[in-house]
Amino acid sequence: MSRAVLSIGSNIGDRFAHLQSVVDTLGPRVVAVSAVYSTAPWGGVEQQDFLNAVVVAEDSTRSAHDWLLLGRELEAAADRVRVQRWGPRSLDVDILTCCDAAGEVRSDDPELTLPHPRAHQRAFVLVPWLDVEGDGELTVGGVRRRLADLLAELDPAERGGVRRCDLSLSAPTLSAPTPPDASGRRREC
Ligand SMILES: Nc1ncnc2c1ncn2[C@@H]1O[C@H](COP(=O)(O)OP(=O)(O)OP(=O)(O)O)[C@@H](O)[C@H]1O
Ligand SMILES: Nc1nc2c(c(=O)[nH]1)N=C(CO)CN2
Repeated sequence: MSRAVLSIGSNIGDRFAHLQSVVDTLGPRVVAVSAVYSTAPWGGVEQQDFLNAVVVAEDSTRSAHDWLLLGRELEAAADRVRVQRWGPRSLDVDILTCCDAAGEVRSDDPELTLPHPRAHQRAFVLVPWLDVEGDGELTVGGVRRRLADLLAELDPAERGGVRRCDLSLSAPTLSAPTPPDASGRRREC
């Protein structure tokens, strides 16, 4: 059994449909889905805002590398073209962490680095991740850190660039879609 936490993002085309395509393909392997967030671009490239979410998936046989290959297949299915590092993309699937029978997978391989080496710097990752693992932790520089503490250490402007939408990804195995924010008001995405 392996369990992967995936960050998914899109800022080209039908952004929501690209995110939903990941959940649809994972199907019954999905065990948790965050809310959907509109996020200001991270990384210094001027581009459109993204939609981001985090999905947790489990599979009885899939290795960490298999999750990477599946992510690449999903990106290809969304016609992703690699032009610029941290630039616009129809779909990005990043493996944030993966656990198997031996525990948390650690890897320094540039092909698959685990935990994801930049996850702790990104509010667009930490905010949705906290939706699905409120007491979650991430290993940063060999030290276990609480996701909430990592988020609190980020620049407030960075955190403010992440806004919850009233869009919900639907997963057949999950009983109810994530509700919109408590006020029930629509938010622009
Ligand atoms: N944990 C990981 N999840 C996804 N890809 C990874 C991971 N670790 C290493 N990679 C490698 O990173 C390479 C570049 O991926 P990609 O083009 O999606 O980067 P990016 O999303 O622009 O930037 P970043 O890696 O900072 O999120 C991929 O070819 C992949 O093999
Ligand atoms: N807001 C946001 N910014 C990004 C994103 C992303 O998914 N959302 N992905 C990137 C490359 O991984 C670079 N910058």
